[in-house]
Amino acid sequence: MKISVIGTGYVGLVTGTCLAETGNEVVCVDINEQKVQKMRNGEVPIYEPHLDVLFDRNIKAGRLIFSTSLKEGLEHGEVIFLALPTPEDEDGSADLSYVLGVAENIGNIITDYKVIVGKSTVPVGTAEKVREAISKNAKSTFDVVSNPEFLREGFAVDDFLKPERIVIGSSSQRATELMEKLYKPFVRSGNPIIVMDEKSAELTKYAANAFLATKITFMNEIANYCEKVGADVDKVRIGMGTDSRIGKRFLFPGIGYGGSCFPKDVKALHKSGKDSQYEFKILDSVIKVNDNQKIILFPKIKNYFNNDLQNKTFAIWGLAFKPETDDIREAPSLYLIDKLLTEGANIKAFDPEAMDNVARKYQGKIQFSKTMYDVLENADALIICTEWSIFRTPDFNKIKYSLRKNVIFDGRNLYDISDVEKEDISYFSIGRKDIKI
Ligand SMILES: NC(=O)C1=CN([C@@H]2O[C@H](COP(=O)(O)OP(=O)(O)OC[C@H]3O[C@@H](n4cnc5c(N)ncnc54)[C@H](O)[C@@H]3O)[C@@H](O)[C@H]2O)C=CC1
Ligand SMILES: O=C(O)[C@H]1O[C@H](OP(=O)(O)OP(=O)(O)OC[C@H]2O[C@@H](n3ccc(=O)[nH]c3=O)[C@H](O)[C@@H]2O)[C@H](O)[C@@H](O)[C@@H]1O
Repeated sequence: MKISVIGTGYVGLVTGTCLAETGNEVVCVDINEQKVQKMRNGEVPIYEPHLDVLFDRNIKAGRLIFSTSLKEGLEHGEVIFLALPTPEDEDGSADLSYVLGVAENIGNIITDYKVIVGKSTVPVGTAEKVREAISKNAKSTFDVVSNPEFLREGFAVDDFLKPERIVIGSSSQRATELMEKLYKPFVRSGNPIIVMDEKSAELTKYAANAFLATKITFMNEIANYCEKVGADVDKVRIGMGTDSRIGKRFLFPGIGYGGSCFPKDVKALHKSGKDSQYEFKILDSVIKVNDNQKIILFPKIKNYFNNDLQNKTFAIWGLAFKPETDDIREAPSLYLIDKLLTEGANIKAFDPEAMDNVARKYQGKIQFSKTMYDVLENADALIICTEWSIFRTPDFNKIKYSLRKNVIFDGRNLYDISDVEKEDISYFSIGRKDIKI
């Protein structure tokens, strides 16, 4: 099939590449000329495990090409995916200007039947708005489908190739059949393609993200309470998670959820509710609890240093909002760094993939190191913000000999309390007892 993808970010590039992998001819369009040039030179512009192999293979096979021209994309594809940003607007709602802006141009360009597929995360009613925007200028027939994406950064290729489900919101049989044909290779294991109306599909996406954010936030509250009463959240988590109705996943407490999606999507659903005179009280709390959780280590750090952080130096392991990505959008690490900088502290940081992005944001205010141990030199304490695998079994002797104070603040509960107790080191984590030497 001939496919075009408009917007070649995390979702668009993975969608385009994986659809090329199953034999489709794909044109990926992006407005960012530098990005398109990079991709034409064979460079993957984001860090996403396993994407490079598929990217390379499909470019060489001539099934994956890149363009800055919307016209070229629209002329090529029978199915046109819109994988455009829907960032948070000032009032918390989803900014639809990218999606509707492109939709308005589609009508002017298309001359034969197209299926326009919304992959972006959008509020209920957006498919209808896209349809209206295209109709203003359309000279040919088209259908609009809502096909929300559930991939996770860091596992994007795997999630796309083996999705647990595919949701298709469509009121057109012709469009639905085309989408089912396109996705058939991805559901050979028996996972379902779920067809529904557009509005329900749009809401399914927000409901899934908001539910997961709520699950994490609930555990963060349980963790905070564990600290008050001397319980251990790791034990509570395992005790709860073995109940299959609860499940083991997404119960890990920490310094809050971040990323390009949960924070904005929870706020957007909350705001959509308000616009329809419905108050999502749970989401209101989730937003507030998570805002506080992002800086939950700060009072522990301040307390340890007797309220004086002036000229103290903190080494940070992990900057990305989660492991296996270079994405720092809404990363909890940044909120903690800002608090520490405001108190006059110095920051040194190490992250396997996200240092360039953070360096661009802080413009010289933070020092970076090439290795996880170099960053500890002349630092007073170590703070862990992201659970990259390489941090999981560190050489505690190296940590102790490098730091000025033998202390770790762990925002991701990377180590077993019983293991750290064998080391001569102070250790503060989330929802578990403090180790003070
Ligand atoms: N990042 C993720 O893991 C997931 C994101 N989503 C949703 O997918 C949508 C896209 O997200 P990301 O891929 O993360 O965004 P992104 O910001 O990584 O990529 C968006 C791309 O669109 C391009 N673009 C902007 N305006 C354009 C235009 N007029 N024409 C062509 N290209 C244009 C940008 O240059 C950028 O490369 C959002 O609605 C997001 O909520 C959904 C599931 C997962
Ligand atoms: O709409 C989206 O963009 C995507 O948002 C999330 O994916 P992603 O943001 O890539 O990352 P997650 O693995 O879900 O983690 C999100 C945040 O929650 C935090 N988290 C996750 C799990 C957990 O147990 N505890 C916890 O604090 C992570 O550290 C991270 O900051 C969803 O998992 C995807 O299904 C969805 O498609």
